[in-house]
Amino acid sequence: MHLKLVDIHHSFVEGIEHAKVVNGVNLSLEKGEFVSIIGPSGCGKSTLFNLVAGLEIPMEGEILLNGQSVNGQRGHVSYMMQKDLLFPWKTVLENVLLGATVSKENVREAREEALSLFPLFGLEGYENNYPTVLSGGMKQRAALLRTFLHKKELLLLDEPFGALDALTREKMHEWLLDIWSQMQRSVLFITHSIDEAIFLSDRIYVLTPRPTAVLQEFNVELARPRTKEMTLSDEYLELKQKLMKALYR
Ligand SMILES: Nc1ncnc2c1ncn2[C@@H]1O[C@H](COP(=O)(O)OP(=O)(O)OP(=O)(O)O)[C@@H](O)[C@H]1O
Repeated sequence: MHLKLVDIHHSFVEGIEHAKVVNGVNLSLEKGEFVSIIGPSGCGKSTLFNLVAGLEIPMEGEILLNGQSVNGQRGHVSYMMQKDLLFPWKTVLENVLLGATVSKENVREAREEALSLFPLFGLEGYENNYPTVLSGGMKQRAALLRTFLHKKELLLLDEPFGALDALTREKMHEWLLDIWSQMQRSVLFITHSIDEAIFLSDRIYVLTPRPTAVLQEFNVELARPRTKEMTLSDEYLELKQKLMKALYR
């Protein structure tokens, strides 16, 4: 799996005007990489994900997956949108199976696989409960399980932990990295948190305000597995400072 965005431009029609949102974005993701995208609020991050997922068609540029243009094509990524809510009238199991059901995969097989993953996602025993009984972290893990069950090698995660408290969020980081290393998927991750981006990623793209483009790209040289102690290292703090400079310049 190799994803490449080549000079992507995109606008939305607002009244009779075209409002430019994406202004020549170039970025890439290699197989197995964890790459974060960080940028000012409203700069166009979710729009970029919608373009990669084929929900929007770029006005200019190419989205290449393994060298093939996938502009406007759907079904090649697992996408967890920012407001990826669970349906309150469906059980947790029914909710996580939604993607599999919609795409008409073998339902029984998907069900068995989902059940086998409940412990790993910390949801064991809640299969037949309704989402109202889940904590915030558990709801996000259920939405993530639904995304993982889509089975695409590339995962797009749009601020999956944005609504969680700091402590739950930190626990989710370690948990997500653990899952990611076990499941061998490539992740493109949107966040507003510099710490989250550094802790999770191999690389980080900092975007400019709207109309957005890549301002700067950073490599995260910290070893894996990542530990909380690393967040106090000189390497970590230096990178954090550089990212802050880029973001708040
Ligand atoms: N379908 C649409 N039609 C018109 N304008 C849109 C549409 N989708 C997004 N926009 C506009 O594009 C801009 C970028 O929105 P987008 O959601 O991509 O930003 P974002 O960086 O993900 O924001 P946030 O950080 O707040 O999540 C915003 O000004 C938004 O109003």
